[in-house]
Amino acid sequence: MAKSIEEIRVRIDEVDTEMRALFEERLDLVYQVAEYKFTNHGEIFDPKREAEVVKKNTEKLENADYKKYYTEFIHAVMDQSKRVQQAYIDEQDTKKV
Ligand SMILES: O=C(O)C(=O)C[C@]1(C(=O)O)C=C[C@@H](O)C=C1
Repeated sequence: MAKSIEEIRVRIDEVDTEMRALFEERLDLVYQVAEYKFTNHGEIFDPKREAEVVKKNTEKLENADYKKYYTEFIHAVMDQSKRVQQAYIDEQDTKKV
């Protein structure tokens, strides 16, 4: 028998919980990248790296029909990553003045 919507939502909630924890971990790592870039005067936006991230992950998708959706998703994640890095760098610059 097909699952009820409640059962499906229970699993969606579990997936969201995992994704939230992974998102937080990713942003914690992105702060470390921001520290490195601030110290070494690196550019926040690294298009070559972004293209690699998209390529290697889309290639591994089990369902190729999801490629266009995943591509937008991972770009959105990296956009937030750039915002976090910019906020960190702005904060460091403010401290200098
Ligand atoms: O790897 C980097 O250099 C990062 O800044 C991290 C990250 C990402 O979120 O994966 C974010 C921005 C860059 O354009 C590329 C990748």
